[in-house]
Amino acid sequence: METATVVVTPAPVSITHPPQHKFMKSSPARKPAKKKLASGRGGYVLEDVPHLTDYLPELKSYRNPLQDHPAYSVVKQYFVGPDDTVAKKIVVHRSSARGTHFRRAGPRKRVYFEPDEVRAAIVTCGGLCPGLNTVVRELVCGLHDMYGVTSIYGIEGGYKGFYARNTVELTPRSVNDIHKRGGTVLGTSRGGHDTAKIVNSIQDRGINQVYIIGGDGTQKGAASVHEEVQRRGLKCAVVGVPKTIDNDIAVIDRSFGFDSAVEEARRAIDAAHVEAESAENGIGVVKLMGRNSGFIAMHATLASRDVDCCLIPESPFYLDGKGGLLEFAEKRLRDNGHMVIVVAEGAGQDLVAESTRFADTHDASGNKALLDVGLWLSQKIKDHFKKKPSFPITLKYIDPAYMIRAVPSNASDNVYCTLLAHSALHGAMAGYTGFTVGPVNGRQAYIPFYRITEKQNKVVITDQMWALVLCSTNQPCFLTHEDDVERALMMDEEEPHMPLVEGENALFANPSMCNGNGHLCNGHKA
Ligand SMILES: Nc1ncnc2c1ncn2[C@@H]1O[C@H](COP(=O)(O)OP(=O)(O)O)[C@@H](O)[C@H]1O
Ligand SMILES: O=P(O)(O)OC[C@H]1O[C@](O)(COP(=O)(O)O)[C@@H](O)[C@@H]1O
Ligand SMILES: [Mg+2]
Repeated sequence: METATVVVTPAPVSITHPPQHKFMKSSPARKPAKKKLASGRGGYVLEDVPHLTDYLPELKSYRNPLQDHPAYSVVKQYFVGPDDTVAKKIVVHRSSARGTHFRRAGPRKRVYFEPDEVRAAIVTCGGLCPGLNTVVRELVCGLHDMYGVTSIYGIEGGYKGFYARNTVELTPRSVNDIHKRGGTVLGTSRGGHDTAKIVNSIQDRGINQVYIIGGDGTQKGAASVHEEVQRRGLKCAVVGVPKTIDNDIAVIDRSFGFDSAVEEARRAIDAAHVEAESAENGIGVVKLMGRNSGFIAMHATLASRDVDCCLIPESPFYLDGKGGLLEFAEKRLRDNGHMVIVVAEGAGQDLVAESTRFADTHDASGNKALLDVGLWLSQKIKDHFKKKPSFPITLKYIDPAYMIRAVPSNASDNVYCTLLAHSALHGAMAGYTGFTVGPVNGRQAYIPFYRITEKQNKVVITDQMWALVLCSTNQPCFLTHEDDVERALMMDEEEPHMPLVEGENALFANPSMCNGNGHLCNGHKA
């Protein structure tokens, strides 16, 4: 890294603790998380992750046993150098600063644990996701086979398992076949995060590496655990492994299980299409997961090509009147005789709430309970066509959400999970802590917790991908005012959307680019 100066500054956006839920306790009055920054020439910034030696400067390091491993000993480049970093942004202008970088993941020549000293714990938290078992398996096998670690424990049933359950011993033999199964062999849960109790358990059991697999909520919990571990001065690496079927975790390219979920979602869309095609004015409505982020719906729509309308939380829609969904449905049925609507579960929540009288409820982790937009939408469409006796429709509503989440990971996710798990354990062995591991522009990197927890990853509807969806479905864009576009642009504040090549991105940023039907006038319209 070029003439880097290390500065440690308090993070302007520290780990946020939303209103405390009764099942979620954190230690009081913790100092805000620190940013560990290094700068270099040309506007280069390394957002580094904590290291055990930051607060335990006397820690001994050892030669990495992998240097004698047949798979790693021949090619020196397998070991990651201290200056290897991964750029957060790779699409840049000629005059752009080099910008933010993260520490590259992978094995280091020196490690801070002797194999027989390691006592590793693995926990899975939050909702299910294809690939959880693969990550668990690869952590166990990787630690054992590469570093000779023999004390590896599973924490059962999520965070609360740290203090409410016994641990289970994990060995390469006991996890050998688990990657072929959906779910998590360790069990999972929402709520139950009590930082003090969790760290007491870590301390009492002598655990010195914790691998915490879970989504945005889990990573916030992992950040609290890391802060407390550091405050107590424990030699314990706290590593977050990002899991989310919704793909809502910021910074990383995509989360494991997402690919498998999209593949499975496409099967549901296929079924909806078959049903719709076979009936008079057949309509298939498919609800997919996506609490705040519509990635599964967007990708499944693009993968399928049979979808006539894709509704996601990031793009508000409306039913009645000119340019509304019902007008569009009528037109599509007249033109094609059938249609398929894909709706992400978090889409149109404001509309559903307006017409129903449900009180706000939350799950044990404090996540807002969603109203069933699929059921609501299906009813609204039925009601609309009931008023037109000369226009009979047949509507089938498919909700495959839990079937999608429960499948085992597919081939590409299995490879991804393996890389992720290995990157995680190499980082812990090298003494890094307080980080989430994940692919950034195709390279595995160590990302500080605050980066992961400060915001959620959402579909940016001013990006090319959403324009692609609109092109493929030819649905209304539902953006009627410049305000809507402004709001959409604000969602990606950190990376302002400037056209990189003249015309690119700007295509959709201008509401006047929508024609009278709300369709994009982009020359590619079917
Ligand atoms: N802000 C937070 N601070 C500490 N722990 C949290 C926080 N949010 C969620 N958690 C804990 O993380 C775990 C999983 O969170 P949840 O939101 O259910 O799923 P996910 O991690 O998949 O988003 C739960 O045990 C929950 O108590
Ligand atoms: O019914 P559950 O288990 O609470 O899960 C429902 C939620 O879990 C998810 O699949 C994933 O959410 P998390 O990754 O935050 O756990 C959401 O898409 C969905 O809203
Ligand atoms: Mg979540």
